[in-house]
Amino acid sequence: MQQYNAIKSKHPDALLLFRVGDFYETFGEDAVKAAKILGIILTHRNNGGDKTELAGFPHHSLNTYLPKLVKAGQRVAICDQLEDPKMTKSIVKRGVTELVTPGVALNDDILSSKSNNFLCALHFGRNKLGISFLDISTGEFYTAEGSMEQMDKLLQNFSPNEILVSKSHRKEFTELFGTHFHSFYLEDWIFQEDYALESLTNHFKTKTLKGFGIEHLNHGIIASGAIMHYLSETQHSRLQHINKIQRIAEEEYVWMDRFTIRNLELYHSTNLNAVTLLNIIDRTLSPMGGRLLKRWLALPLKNIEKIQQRHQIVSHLKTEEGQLEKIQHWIKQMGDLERLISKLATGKINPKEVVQLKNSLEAVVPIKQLAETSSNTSLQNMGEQLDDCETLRSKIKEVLNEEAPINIAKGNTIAQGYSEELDELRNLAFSSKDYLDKMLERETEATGISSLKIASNNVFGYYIEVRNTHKDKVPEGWVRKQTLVNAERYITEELKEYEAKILGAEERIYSLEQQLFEQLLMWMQEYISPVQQNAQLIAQLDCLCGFAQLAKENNYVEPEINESTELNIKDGRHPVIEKQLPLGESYVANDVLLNRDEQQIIMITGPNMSGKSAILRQTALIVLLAQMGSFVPASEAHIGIVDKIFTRVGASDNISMGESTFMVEMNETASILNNLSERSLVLLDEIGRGTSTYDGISIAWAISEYLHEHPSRAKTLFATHYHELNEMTNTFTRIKNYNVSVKELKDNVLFLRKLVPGGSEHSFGIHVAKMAGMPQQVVQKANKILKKLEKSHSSEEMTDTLQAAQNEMQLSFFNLDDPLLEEIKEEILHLDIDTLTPVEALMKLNEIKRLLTKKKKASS
Ligand SMILES: Nc1ncnc2c1ncn2[C@@H]1O[C@H](COP(=O)(O)OP(=O)(O)OP(=O)(O)O)[C@@H](O)[C@H]1O
Repeated sequence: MQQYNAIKSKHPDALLLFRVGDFYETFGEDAVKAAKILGIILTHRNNGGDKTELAGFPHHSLNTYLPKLVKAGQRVAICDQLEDPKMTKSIVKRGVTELVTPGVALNDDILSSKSNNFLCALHFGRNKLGISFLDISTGEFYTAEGSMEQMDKLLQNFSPNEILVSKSHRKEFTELFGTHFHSFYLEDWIFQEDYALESLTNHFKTKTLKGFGIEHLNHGIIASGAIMHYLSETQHSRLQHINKIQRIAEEEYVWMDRFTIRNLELYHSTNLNAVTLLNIIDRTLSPMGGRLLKRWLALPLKNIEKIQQRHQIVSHLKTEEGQLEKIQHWIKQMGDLERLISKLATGKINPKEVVQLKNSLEAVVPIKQLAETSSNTSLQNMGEQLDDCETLRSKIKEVLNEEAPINIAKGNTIAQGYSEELDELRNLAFSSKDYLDKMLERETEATGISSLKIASNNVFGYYIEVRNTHKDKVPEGWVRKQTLVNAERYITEELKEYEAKILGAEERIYSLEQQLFEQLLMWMQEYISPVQQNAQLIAQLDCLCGFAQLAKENNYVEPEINESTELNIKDGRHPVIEKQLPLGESYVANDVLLNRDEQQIIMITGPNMSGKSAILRQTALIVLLAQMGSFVPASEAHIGIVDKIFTRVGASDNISMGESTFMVEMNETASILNNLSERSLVLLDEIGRGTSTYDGISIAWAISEYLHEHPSRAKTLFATHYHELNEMTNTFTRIKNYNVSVKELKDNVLFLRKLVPGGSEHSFGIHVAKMAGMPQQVVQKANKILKKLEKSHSSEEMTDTLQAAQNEMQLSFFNLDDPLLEEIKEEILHLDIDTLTPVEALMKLNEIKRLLTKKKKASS
């Protein structure tokens, strides 16, 4: 226990797996945690009078249990026996051989193939933050620095599995970024520029960081240094695959803040079962392609030339179907080239994986040839950059057996014919049966014992077995080793010599195989860079093939990207909703035209559920898809390059969310207004809804006016219930009214989903009440009140009361039996609207309002 305590004290923050014989044991609090997470039995043992908790599992189950612990957010220190227990009489030497944490993992069972596993470090500077991301399983290393908002967006994009922060910024970190990340707090001194610079230059073996273009990012460097420190702390020293660090050049990518990323449901959704854009567009076939696609989606391009290059390749592959099919066929054969090469660098690759690496590289050969001979120059370029790694492949082929095992101890790793010594030893081991058969034949003849048997066991080694009936015929020179009930076992001089030779051969085979395998791995280190480059190119090609496939399957067209500031989409569709419509329903495509001169702001009105949000989002998604290099769901799209996309959605109702939500909504909107640019696309969905009608309208009005008057003239789509906003167009020339058309049937509404010019006259809130199951008469009556009120629009109080009544009606869907609600219903039903003067209507409404307040009080 002393040894355990000493080791545990060095890793107080980690769950310590302590190897004892064939088990990994955990003690004390670690045991309680492990038992809970792993569902293993928690026992107790007496430790000098104290009771200690204990939980363990067999050592060979490490690969099953370790991922569970890490996925549950634990940092796990693996403490192994550093010497053979048989060879020592005192306590076996033990030490931590690896510290596995959520952000530093190489184990396939922990990693998910289509996602990166990023470790992040965040440095809080005086007026800026520095950030760094590293995926040790792929070798990708990035850094950036900037404002809290920028860091927040990067965290959202990279979604790291673990974040390192200095201890003194613990509080600040959780206040700014929440508590949902796995975070680990390091000593403050680690976040120092000199130390960071030294760690990085030592690692990259360079004098400065100029070559990486990050030398001016002091805060980013500090964060990256903290990552290097953490790697050494977690016992990761073989890191040759991390051979560059890249600046995240944010100015090259479309800016989307976290609300936008979340709201557009690009790759996460608050609803676990919801389909995201990524789900729809991911047609990649390799793990590295899948990971790159996520990156492309998070960072759409702003450089027209680069975007067009992607479009050209997609277009080429879409028409040259044969070529697409062949390239995809070969990509499918490929393993995770990027992670295999990282395993090589970190010394964690097994023989079977080296063969896999070779096979993956073999698939590169036909892809290279197909790309080089294609008629598309960008594709030809990619082909030329692919390295067929011929020497590497033939070396692996020469050294390794095609069927090499995962575990080298199983034997047969090295190919026949590679080492003469190994072949001889193998001959010796394999010919043993033959040799023993001959010996048996000779001895049977010499002794005249017909039932002799030669065999071996772990305890006594080789022996000759003689049944008791022939005991008297045993020659003198034989030495008895073991007595059984019916037989005796002997050893002879010849057998002893043979045994020494055979056992020696087996041991030698094992060590020779290991030695040759290690030599091969050493030799292969040189190829880390070219293989990494191949992996990146294949990932890109995989994404582009995926886009071509997607365009073919879903009828997407090539967008035209230009320098203008106009957005002109014809027959645009929402890529996700169109795939989810009930059978028989088809998506209604819509045109959207936005520019800075005539139609800068589109005010979209229409009843709930008519499709306003869908139009807003599909416009943003089409722009995003286009700028990440994909074709788009439309019949035509001309896109003046967009540099920022902002989305804000109003809080759904202030009763359930509280006033503070409304403030949040306003703050969020304010941050848009402060960051506008000429190429921004702004989507505002029901902004202002989270307050009373009067305030809501005023705020929505003020925001629209601001956007209209702002010199950026940012293109804006504004979806709203407030038909009052339709009046804005009379004063503000670039605001245009549209509505999502509906057809009013006798007692119902038919959604046509077509965006047509013009405002809409009703707010239709009552239709929703009806859809929510309100009795027919109540709805009719409410309609009448509404009309009356619309005529005497003067009183804001009336509008408010009505709004509250509508809200209440919607709520009533959940609780129709409520007696107070019954009373309100009665009140509405007994109004004789046609005979009331506006003043009487107001009084009646006040009565309703009083009842509503009573109800609100009762329910709170
Ligand atoms: N163009 C369309 N074609 C077919 N179905 C559509 C279309 N647009 C929307 N829908 C369907 O209508 C539903 C409601 O659309 P959406 O959420 O955009 O309405 P909304 O007007 O924004 O409603 P609310 O005001 O309540 O937010 C969608 O989930 C989708 O199923």
